[in-house]
Amino acid sequence: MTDPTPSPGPAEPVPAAPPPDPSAALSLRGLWKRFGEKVAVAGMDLDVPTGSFFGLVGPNGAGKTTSLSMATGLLRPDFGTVGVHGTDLWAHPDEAKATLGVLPDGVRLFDRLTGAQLLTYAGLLRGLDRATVAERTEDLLAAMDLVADRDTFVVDYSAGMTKKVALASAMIHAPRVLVLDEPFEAVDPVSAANIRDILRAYVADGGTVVVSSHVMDLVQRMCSHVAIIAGGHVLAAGTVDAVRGEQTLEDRFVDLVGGRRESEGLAWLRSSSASS
Ligand SMILES: Nc1ncnc2c1ncn2[C@@H]1O[C@H](COP(=O)(O)OP(=O)(O)OP(=O)(O)O)[C@@H](O)[C@H]1O
Repeated sequence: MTDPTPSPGPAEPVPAAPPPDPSAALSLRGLWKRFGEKVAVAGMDLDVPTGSFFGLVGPNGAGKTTSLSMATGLLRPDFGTVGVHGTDLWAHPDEAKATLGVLPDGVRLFDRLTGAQLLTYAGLLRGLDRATVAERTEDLLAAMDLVADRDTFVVDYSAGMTKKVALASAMIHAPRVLVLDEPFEAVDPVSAANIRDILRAYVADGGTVVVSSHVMDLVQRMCSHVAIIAGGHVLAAGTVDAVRGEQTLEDRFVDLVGGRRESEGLAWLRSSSASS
């Protein structure tokens, strides 16, 4: 009897992807992910150069979170490979994950711990000794402007404070690569500037940062490299200057992705506001 379940892979044969680049911090090859009928990531190849500050941008539903989840060991690809500094993530997950710090989308934290306890827990879980954990916990609380709330339960943190403590948890083991899904969402401008400074210094010291963001201006100013993705594909990737050319990144993004609507829509909304 044949299996009635359709295969979750590509509908048509695809050319074999080139091997992963071992010199890249992250090297994605032929990544596919399908949820039922929905193909979220459709054969993605992407190299994140070591020491780059890499922005991943794309419209809602482009496949950013799905591809970052597969690139960090949170979601198993249907097909494809992920190299982390040359280590095959899905073949050697412990080795590869030890070098990764991850801020996932919609992160669920152990929120019945205080901020200080959560960082301590994250550090011990990563195998650091107690003295190192204590020192780094203090440094991170100060860097994220959370010292005054160190003994507040995370469940009582605001959205921005939660984001900051999650980011600190991702950094406590000094990973070689930081993968951050929307790290600045809900974070106040002063904290965002502090976090940007921390990330820039980390990259200057040889670390690699991958951020997904919808804020083109921020990506253009902050990142050295960018990939524009839509429909689960990479539309353009390279240095920010090479990708945007003579345009702003935002204009280049809109040109590539399309989807601008003429503004005649929702006429009922305008007439309703005029008549009230
Ligand atoms: N668990 C899931 N089950 C079903 N469909 C999913 C699931 N996760 C993602 N999808 C679908 O896959 C596509 C890609 O989603 P994904 O979250 O990766 O996009 P994104 O680029 O991160 O979007 P956004 O910018 O809105 O956060 C979307 O169409 C989404 O509906």
